[in-house]
Amino acid sequence: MTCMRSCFLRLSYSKMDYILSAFYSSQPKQAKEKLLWRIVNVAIIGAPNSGKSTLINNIVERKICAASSKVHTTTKLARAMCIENNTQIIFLDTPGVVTEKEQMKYKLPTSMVGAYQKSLNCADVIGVVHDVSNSYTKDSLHREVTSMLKAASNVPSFLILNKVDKLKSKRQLLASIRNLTNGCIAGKPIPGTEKNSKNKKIERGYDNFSDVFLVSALNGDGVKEIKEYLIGNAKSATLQYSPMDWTDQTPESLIEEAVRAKLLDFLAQEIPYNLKTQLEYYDEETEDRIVCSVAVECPSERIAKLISGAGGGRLQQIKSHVREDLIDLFKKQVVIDLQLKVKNKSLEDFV
Ligand SMILES: Nc1nc2c(ncn2[C@@H]2O[C@H](COP(=O)(O)OP(=O)(O)OP(=O)(O)O)[C@@H](O)[C@H]2O)c(=O)[nH]1
Repeated sequence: MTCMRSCFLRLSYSKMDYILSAFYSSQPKQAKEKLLWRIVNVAIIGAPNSGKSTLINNIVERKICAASSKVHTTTKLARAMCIENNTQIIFLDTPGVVTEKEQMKYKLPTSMVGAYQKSLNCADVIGVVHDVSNSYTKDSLHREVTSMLKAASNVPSFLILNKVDKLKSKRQLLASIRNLTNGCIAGKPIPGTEKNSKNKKIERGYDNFSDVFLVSALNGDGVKEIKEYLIGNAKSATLQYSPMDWTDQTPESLIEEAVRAKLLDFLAQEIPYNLKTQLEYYDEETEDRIVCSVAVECPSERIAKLISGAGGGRLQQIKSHVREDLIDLFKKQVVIDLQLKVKNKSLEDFV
């Protein structure tokens, strides 16, 4: 593999970016610091599969955060940034919040839990994403999120009710608002969500959200309003990242995560969770030729066949979807080759 760039990935040179970069780099160091930049660090937390990564990608207009139809696609903290006039919005994408019991049951690494807790320490604002179409989200999870918000109560937070495009009834939406906020926003009651005798005792929500947004991260409804809200919460500060940076992840990690997300989308049940993706070749200069391998542990020739599909068809399908995502990510044409490797040793040793 060619050596990886360790610096942050940068925006491609669209006209606007070019002007911004030329302006920024032409400034002497002191003047740069005096530029009136406004910054907001936004931690995005919520249940697994609630749409956190999809939402961030929609706002920054680039598929930086790996998203798939399966839970736990995001396994580590990753930043995605965008610039709007003189404001830099820095999103912190986090793994889905789990209860201690779930963490033990599914043997999830403590680093995953640490990642969303760490994001709160870096946040100027916390966005909580909730999938309104999923009525199975557990009370214990709501309580977990609420206790995290209470512990970080000095940081403003807002609620994002996502997947409204899947909602069948307004009642479901009102029930979500009532449960998650205890019928209050910024300590004030929300009309129409008053408690009834049935749910009087349920106090699992957080009643100090500064705002609630109804959103479809998939088709972009309501996303503009969130961006405006975040711009309104930005503070004058010196830039932490150049205006040209769009993530803190290396190309290696972005590519491997993009492949992993598509394996999760296309392969059944547990199979994709037991695979490891590894970038084999990446042309740093042109960024247009990528070779990535997918390792499957032996003895699982049968699984290797399931991954490839008849005549390698499934792997081809995965490859073409990964390519689309990478084109969106790098904003240029790329050629990708996916190679399936069946290993005789543990995936831990796959180097
Ligand atoms: N219909 C619909 N689907 C959505 C919406 N937002 C996200 N999704 C889908 O929900 C699934 C999960 O989205 P992700 O963005 O990966 O969710 P996540 O919260 O980052 O998931 P984890 O990695 O498990 O934490 C994907 O299949 C998305 O396409 C939405 O607004 N409407």
